[in-house]
Amino acid sequence: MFDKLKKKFSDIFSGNKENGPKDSLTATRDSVAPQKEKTIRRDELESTIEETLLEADVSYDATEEIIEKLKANLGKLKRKIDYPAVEEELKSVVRDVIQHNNKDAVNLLTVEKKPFVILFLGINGTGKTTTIGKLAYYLKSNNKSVVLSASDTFRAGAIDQLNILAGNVGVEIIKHDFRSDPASVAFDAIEHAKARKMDYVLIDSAGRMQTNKNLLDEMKKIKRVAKPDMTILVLDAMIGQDVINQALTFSSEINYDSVIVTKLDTDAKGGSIISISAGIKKPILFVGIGQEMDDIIPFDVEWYLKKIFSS
Ligand SMILES: Nc1nc2c(ncn2[C@@H]2O[C@H](COP(=O)(O)OP(=O)(O)OP(=O)(O)O)[C@@H](O)[C@H]2O)c(=O)[nH]1
Repeated sequence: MFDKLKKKFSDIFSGNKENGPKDSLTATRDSVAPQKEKTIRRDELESTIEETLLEADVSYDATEEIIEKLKANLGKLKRKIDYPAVEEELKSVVRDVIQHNNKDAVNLLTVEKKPFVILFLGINGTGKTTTIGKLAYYLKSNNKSVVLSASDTFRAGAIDQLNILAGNVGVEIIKHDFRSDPASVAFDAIEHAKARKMDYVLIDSAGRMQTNKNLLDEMKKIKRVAKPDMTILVLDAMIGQDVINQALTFSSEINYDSVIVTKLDTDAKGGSIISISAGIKKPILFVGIGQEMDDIIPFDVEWYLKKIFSS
């Protein structure tokens, strides 16, 4: 996960001549024998960082934002500008760019409202249904009671898929027939949870293109009826730049509070988190890191920074 970006940053900031910036940049911390420290060429280093971010699939806009902030921060820096200083500033800028509202992200395990209702949105194949199963597993492992609402009544097989996941995880599920009204399934699931004083209702929804008007109207109806306490958009780390367009089109139609990014385990380049955070400016609540039910972790900015920077 993120190996290429980590390797590249490590090369740059250790002054690795082959992969890092050119010769004039001698790493101060790399010197074995005491040698006269050369002044680093800031412009050259900034271009190398810019190139590295773009190669790691960080979006153009996010890269620009990072480079502009980095230049401004380095310009204000009182201490000597050497590799460790640049690395520290870059890390701080990336932290700033990805922790958009993360401090406001709800800690799911400590919410007081019962049942806490969560609606999941996302287009086909992003991993939405699997993510609902994983989250149910996460909540159940933390001694919470969960009921799933099989409100993807649009795709043949979706109800069965969720039913199997519910069975595997050991949580309840409310389901109606294929093509029935998704909002009424959600309503029943919430009533079921209320009657039994259950902790969470997780509502699946049809994986739809963000451009399909009828399906979006149906989604709005689920939202009106279920009045979810939280709406989560599930995004696939691997679909590159289009993920931002998807997220922005969704937000122009239906408001959502936060996102879950799936398939991070397949992001060898490392830039998806930065692009998504910078592009949509909503908290990332969890990340999916594999296909097993326990392959989900609450997103932690410092965890990500540790994964891409070596120090
Ligand atoms: N490697 C990896 N695969 C994942 C992850 N999350 C989901 N997947 C896989 O992605 C594929 C699609 O997942 P689904 O849950 O069926 O996707 P969906 O968005 O619900 O799609 P529809 O049911 O068609 O709406 C499955 O093969 C999952 O196993 C993840 O974090 N890592």
